[in-house]
Amino acid sequence: MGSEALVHVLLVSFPGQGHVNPLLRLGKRLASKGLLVTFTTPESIGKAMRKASNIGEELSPVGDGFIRFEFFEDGWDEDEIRRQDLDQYLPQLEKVGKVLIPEMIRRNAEQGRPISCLINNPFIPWVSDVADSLGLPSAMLWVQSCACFTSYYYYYHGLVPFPSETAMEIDVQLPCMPLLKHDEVPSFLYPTTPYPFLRRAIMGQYKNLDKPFCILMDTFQELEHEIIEYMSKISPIKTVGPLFKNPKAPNATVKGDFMKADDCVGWLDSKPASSIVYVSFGSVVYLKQDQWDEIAYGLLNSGVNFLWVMKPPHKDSGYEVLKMPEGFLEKAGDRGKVVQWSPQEQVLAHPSVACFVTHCGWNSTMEALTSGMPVVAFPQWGDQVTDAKYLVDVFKVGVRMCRGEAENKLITRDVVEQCLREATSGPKAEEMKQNAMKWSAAAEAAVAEGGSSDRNIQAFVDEVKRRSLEVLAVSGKSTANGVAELGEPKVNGELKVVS
Ligand SMILES: O=c1cc(-c2ccc(O)cc2)oc2cc(O[C@@H]3O[C@H](CO)[C@@H](O)[C@H](O)[C@H]3O)cc(O)c12
Ligand SMILES: O=c1ccn([C@@H]2O[C@H](COP(=O)(O)OP(=O)(O)O)[C@@H](O)[C@H]2O)c(=O)[nH]1
Repeated sequence: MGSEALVHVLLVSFPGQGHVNPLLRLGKRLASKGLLVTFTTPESIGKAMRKASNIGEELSPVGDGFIRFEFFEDGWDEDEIRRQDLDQYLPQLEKVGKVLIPEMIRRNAEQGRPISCLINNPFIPWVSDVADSLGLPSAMLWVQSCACFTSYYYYYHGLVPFPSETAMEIDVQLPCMPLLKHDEVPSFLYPTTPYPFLRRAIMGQYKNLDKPFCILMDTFQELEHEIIEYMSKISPIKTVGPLFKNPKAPNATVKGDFMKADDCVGWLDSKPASSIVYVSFGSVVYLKQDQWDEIAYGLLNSGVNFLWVMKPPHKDSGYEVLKMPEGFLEKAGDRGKVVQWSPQEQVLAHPSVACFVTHCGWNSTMEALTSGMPVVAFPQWGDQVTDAKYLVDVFKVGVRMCRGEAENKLITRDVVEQCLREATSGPKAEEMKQNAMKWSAAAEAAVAEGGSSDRNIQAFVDEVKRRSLEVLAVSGKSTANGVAELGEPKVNGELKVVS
């Protein structure tokens, strides 16, 4: 079947690794079910993605469908430092995106690939306005847990009290969720958050929450059972995770890494089973030098093997360039390996790896659970503090090493060592491993044919196909090759038919 006959969806991503990964994974899942998927994000990131990953100009076949890339200019010079300041960058993206995404949609229609649906992730809620204005259906991929989705929902609608300037330390009870201590609530909601722009970005999405006809989530029914059931009655959510698993196209090589992963699999192969601690804080968390040093000594003193990701900060980010403590690498010798970026999915699936010291970003959380990997939770901010709570107290696959950046507490090498020992040997480690294996099996079952996430994806694909006929019908006029043209922007909620 040629790609021109397929229903075509456009995925628009915020340019962060933790957002591109799940949206691109969704794209691959949709493609594998027979859709044509175009993935877009700003060219500044497109450039990094092309360099680091095997992204070409052509269509890549994935299962029964295809995926392709188009990037858009954000209107700023290549070395513009304001990109590091989301208070400035998010409005800029909205300004240019509202012009360039409709142009991209028109161009695709002219080239015989009319788009039937737009899908975005949070931080760029204006994508649903673009879809609305063109009379196109839209969906949103929520890239955090359902528990966090619920927390933001209750905050946005003022349904329960949250920590505030006058009552900083109140705990928050939400339905179908464990009591969240004041510092287990997503930290962008604290009155003192250093990242108020991220709260604004997320609230912008909630303001627009009535626009998408479906909210897809990278979680699965069995993992957050009660809260998913509860929120499903309030909001059109559909769980489709873990998105990084795609049993229908397990060998699809399309990846969205911004940096080439260092080769470390050979080194992992050379180590005994369950002997390595994998340490990574994701793509946007940076620790301070004194904390880095404590972790380094904790690793040395615990006697474990370790693979540690030390990602260099962006030159304009203002973060200090970290150094390993004097003599650390020599002392570690072949017991340890330090890389700039790892192939994390492969690392977590490797039998030599025993546990994962993680900042508890939601992608890392899902990857760890699905890989049956116990964790040592080292959350810093945002949803990470809530994810850490769940990993430790609800999913029971982790030990807690800290409570978050807001605590402003140096975690000493002794605590690091103790947590590593607890997570790698003894009865607690065994129990966590067993629980993790249970989640792994549940995750695999959810995405396998007929599983909860697979059924939801299939229902979504069917709905997009059904709506695509409506889009084609209302937008009227067929073109020479039998595909319909897009409607003009809606006027007073009515679609103007192109004549
Ligand atoms: O590209 C990003 C840039 C920034 C950022 C930019 C400038 C700042 O002064 C502070 C943060 O925050 C981000 C936060 C993100 O949150 C991350 O987003 C994931 C999905 O929402 C969560 O699961 C993780 O826990 C969380 O760290 C993701 C980003 O790409 C970014
Ligand atoms: O060395 C690394 C570190 C991270 N990741 C990937 O980057 C994403 C990070 O997303 P997460 O939500 O965990 O954290 P964020 O970077 O958004 O804080 C995950 O898919 C990881 O698998 C990776 O491939 N190699």
